Amino acid sequence: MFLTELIKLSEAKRILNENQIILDGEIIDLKDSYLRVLKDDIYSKHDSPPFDKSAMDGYAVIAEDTFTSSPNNIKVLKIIDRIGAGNYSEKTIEKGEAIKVATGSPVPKGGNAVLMEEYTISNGENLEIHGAVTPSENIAPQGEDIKVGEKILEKNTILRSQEMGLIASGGYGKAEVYKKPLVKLIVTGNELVEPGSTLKKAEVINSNKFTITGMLKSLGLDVEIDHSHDEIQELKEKILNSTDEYDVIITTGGTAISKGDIVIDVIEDVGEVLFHGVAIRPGKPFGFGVVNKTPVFMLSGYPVAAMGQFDTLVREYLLKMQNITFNPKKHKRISNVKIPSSLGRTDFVRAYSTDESVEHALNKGSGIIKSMVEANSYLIIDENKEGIEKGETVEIIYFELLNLNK
Ligand SMILES: Nc1nc2c(c(=O)[nH]1)N[C@H]1C(S)=C(S)[C@@H](COP(=O)(O)OP(=O)(O)OC[C@H]3O[C@@H](n4cnc5c(N)ncnc54)[C@H](O)[C@@H]3O)O[C@H]1N2
Ligand code: MOO
Repeated sequence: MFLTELIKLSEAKRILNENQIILDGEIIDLKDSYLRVLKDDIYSKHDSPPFDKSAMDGYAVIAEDTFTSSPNNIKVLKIIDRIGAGNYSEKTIEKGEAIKVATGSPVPKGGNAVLMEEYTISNGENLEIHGAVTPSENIAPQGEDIKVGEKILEKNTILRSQEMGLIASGGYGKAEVYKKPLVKLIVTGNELVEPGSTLKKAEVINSNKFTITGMLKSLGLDVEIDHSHDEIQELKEKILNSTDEYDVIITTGGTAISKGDIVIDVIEDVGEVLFHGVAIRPGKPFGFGVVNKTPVFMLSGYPVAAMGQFDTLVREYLLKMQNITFNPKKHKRISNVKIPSSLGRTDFVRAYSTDESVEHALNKGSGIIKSMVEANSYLIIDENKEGIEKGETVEIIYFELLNLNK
């Protein structure tokens, strides 16, 4: 299949969108919910804190009993009970009395403030106080954080650590979230070997396995990795054996046009190729197809092209499977470099950007993985532009903003 007709990036996105699958929900343990996406709104089952809670170690008192007390005017209260966090007192504080409390203890009946321990000296049952508190001081009132019945999270929220804690405080040990796509990565190429082996002539280290795995991990996704030789029958079987079990198949390699580049033809044979070849750089030979209703993303073998294709076309689709609309923030910067580009093609130039400007463009070959380490951003050149002049304002996206757990 020749790569003579390229579709525009917007057209590629439109076709992906038309073939977008959104997964069902599932109920999972809250501890496993990091970076998962809520399927429904969540309403709190409890007030939090569930009772008026002491915010300090000290003594629950009637604030009015402490007024005017100071180091020069020490007053004496009677300690009638002592409790820690997790305990409560049956007693009621009357005028002139105090109950020792810990941070987190329920404030005993009758008390309306907590005097910090530092302002007291206890002497048996007597409590000398040399400080004053106002009513409600050092008390976290019931429901201060969340109220019973309150909507604490909206559906489609991506769960981070703080949301996990909020859901727990609302009384839930489980969460209903979108299923996350199970991804099968099939790296193709006869020349590929694992790192660590002594390289024989014409062998190439399989780095895509690691870059693509890392990109999936940054979205909280797990991946099953396989390798196929450039053998039509082997690849066909691997694809067909994956469509039942996996929600998405990603391949790398074999997207160009030479003899060993079989991936596109194999997908055409066992399913349908919806497009092959997009007017983007890097990553022009990107292909997308469907086999037994399973979407197949065909990335290039070149490591930088594969990463670029993932960034421009795959990530958005995978997130939308969990109903997340993801728009990484673009920043405006002054370009301190002149960069050529061709009309009709959208370029994602590897760039090193500071808070003000783009300092370097790493417009190197798509095999130069080091350029992705040296760059920190993509500078985007629109298809309607022919190059960027020095001093021009451009748009960039920082790599780290492409990760969900940024
Ligand atoms: N005549 C043409 N040749 C090429 C075209 C074209 O339009 N006409 N497009 C070029 C572009 S652009 C790209 S991008 C590449 C895409 O190539 P393939 O997807 O077919 O990739 P391979 O040929 O399998 O490999 C390319 C290169 O990358 C190395 N490789 C492959 N897999 C891995 C891996 N898992 N880890 C690390 N490196 C890998 C491979 O050894 C090759 O060196 O095609 C251009 N050619
Ligand atoms: O798309 Mo290729 O990445 O330009 O080398």
